[in-house]
Order: sequence, then structure tokens, then C-alpha cells
Amino acid sequence: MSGLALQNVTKEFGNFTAVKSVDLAVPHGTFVCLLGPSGCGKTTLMRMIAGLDLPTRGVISLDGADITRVPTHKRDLGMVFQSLALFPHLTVGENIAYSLRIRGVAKEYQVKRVNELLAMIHLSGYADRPVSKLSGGQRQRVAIARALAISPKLFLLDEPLSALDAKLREAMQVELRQLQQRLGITTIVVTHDQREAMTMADTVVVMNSGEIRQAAPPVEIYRRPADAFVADFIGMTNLIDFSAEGAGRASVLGTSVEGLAIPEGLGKGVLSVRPEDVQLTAPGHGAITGKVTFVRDLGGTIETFVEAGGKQVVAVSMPNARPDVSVGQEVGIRLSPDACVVLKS
Ligand SMILES: Nc1ncnc2c1ncn2[C@@H]1O[C@H](COP(=O)(O)OP(=O)(O)OP(=O)(O)O)[C@@H](O)[C@H]1O
Repeated sequence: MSGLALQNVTKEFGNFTAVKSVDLAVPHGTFVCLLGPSGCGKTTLMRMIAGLDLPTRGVISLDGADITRVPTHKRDLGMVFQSLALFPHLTVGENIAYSLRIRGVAKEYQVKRVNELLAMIHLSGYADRPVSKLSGGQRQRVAIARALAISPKLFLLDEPLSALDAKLREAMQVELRQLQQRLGITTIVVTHDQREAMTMADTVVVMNSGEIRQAAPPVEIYRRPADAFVADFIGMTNLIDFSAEGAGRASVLGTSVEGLAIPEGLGKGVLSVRPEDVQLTAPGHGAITGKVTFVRDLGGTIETFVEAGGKQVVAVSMPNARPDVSVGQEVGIRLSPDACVVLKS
């Protein structure tokens, strides 16, 4: 396969297994985000892909060639890691040209390439500026250009935007994704920010405790999470216990709900229902009944917290698509069966 492939990649530190038997295929030209809570093994996996750490077991290959033991500088990588800051005493142009210079690339080509890259990151004319005079966002763009100078086969970024403020970060996510699509470069980004992963990635890889829990396109991860961990980690969700009553019926929050896709033989489980799929109605008429405990009006949307059957359920609605209810009032809750993801508990 052209692209990156990991087979059974494991990393142990003494008795502790930081990455457990990871299998992952990253086809050429795709953008993958490694996402997961702190300590789940994202950076350790990335360091092995970069050749900064050796796997305890397993094989890493790039375009069909085994690179497991190939040193970093021979892997044809571009890297933007937190630990690889720009050289503060060099200009923007010198920073970008750095890896070309140490490879002995001709001076005229270096200048041409620096200008090309500056145009690409919207900083044309900045070649002679000291990096100390740049803003955070500009520095990050220069780091990206520096990593791409050698036209690497694989582009690796570890939390590249985490130091930026929220607005700039969102803008840079779009910029980075557009740049990657224009260049068609195979890219892997580590992040703990699920919005960032959903914005940029073709495939989001959700990790927990050193294992891949799900690897799928962002919408699939959101709509069809593989398990309760993924459902809860990505966006807001309601995880509601159910007990099956046969023929697609189940007792949910003390009410019998029909039309659920419950697999044969599953007696009990959990429904993951996104807040935007929870409909609030007048009480009665077969709906689950609950009491409003909290309302958060965010302008564009309203979050209504309802206690039903001893559980808290959150509904997100557009202001004009919701009954006018306030704290303490009784409401009905309807869960659209199509929007309920049935998971094992
Ligand atoms: N050199 C090491 N020696 C021992 N344990 C390590 C080493 N490097 C990482 N670990 C452990 O491996 C686990 C995974 O660490 P890793 O840095 O890969 O997590 P992460 O998902 O990148 O977390 P974060 O988002 O906080 O950076 C952690 O429990 C960490 O303490």
C-alpha cells in the first residue's frame, strides 16, 4: 500500500504498556488525527512513527518499505513538534531553508523554495524578518513551512496549534487542512481537541489506554460511535441504560420505547443519544416524562437539562423549535430510534 502502515505496534516502558498492538493504515494523501485523553499514548505512537522511539514489537512501513528501524533523518519526514521550536537567532527565511542548507541544496534553489513556501503560508516578503518579531500564528506557519521545505513523504504534527488562542486556532485548522489538500501530503496530527480533529481529518483515530477504540471518518465517529467511550469523548452525548423487552422494544428511563435496533441476545445496554436528537414535547402521549432542572440559553441554541427516571438528559434545540419550558416544569422527551446508537454496557 502506498502510505503509512502500522502492524501490531506495541511500546512498553518496563511493565507499563503505553501503546498496545496498534494496527493502522494511512493511505497516501490522507489526513489522520490521533485523538484521545491525556496519557492515552498519542505522543508515544507518533514518536515511533517519527523514528524517535523504537517499538517493542511490530512493524512500521512507508510506501511498502519497512522503516521500523530506519533513523529519523532517513525517513523523509516533515515534523512540527512542540519540542522543535524555531531557531530564534535565525530569520524566517533561514529557518525555512535550514533543512535544505544542511542537505547541501544549491543556494538559488533554497531562495526559490523559501519564496514558494512563504507564498503558501501567506507570509510573502517576510524572509528577512527575525522570528522573534512574529506573532504566535505566524511562527506556527513558519514551523509548518520549515517542515515542508524538503517536500517530505510524511508530515507529522504533535499538538501544532495548542499554544494559539481559540479564534486563531480555528482559522489555522482550516488553513492547515487546505494546505494539506493542496499538497496532497500524507499527514498525521496529534491533538486532544476533538473539534480540531473533526475539522481537519479524513480519518479520526480515537485512542484510550494505548489502544485504538475507533478509526473512522469524523461524521461516522460522531454518528456511529463504536463504544460508550468514543460516544462520550466526541461531542456531548446522553448515555442512557436500557433493558431489552424483545422485538426492538426496551425500557428506557422507566418508559417502553419501540423501534430500537437492538441486536439479538443483548439483554441490557446503553443508548447513546446526541442532545440535538432529544426532542422536548408536552408531557404524556407515550413520551418519557421528566422535570426540567436547568436551562442554558447560548443564543443560537438552548440546552435544556431534564431529570427523568433518576438520570439527567440534555436536549439541545434551536430557540424556535422548543416548547417554552422553565426550571421545575414537567416535559415529555422523545428519542428518535434512528438517532439512538445501541451500545454494550
Ligand atoms: N519514556 C517514558 N517512560 C515511561 N513512561 C512513559 C514514557 N513516555 C510516556 N510514558 C507513559 O506512557 C503513557 C502515554 O504517554 P503519551 O505521552 O504517549 O500520552 P499522550 O496521549 O500523548 O498524552 P498527552 O496528551 O498528555 O501528551 C503515559 O502514561 C506516560 O506516562
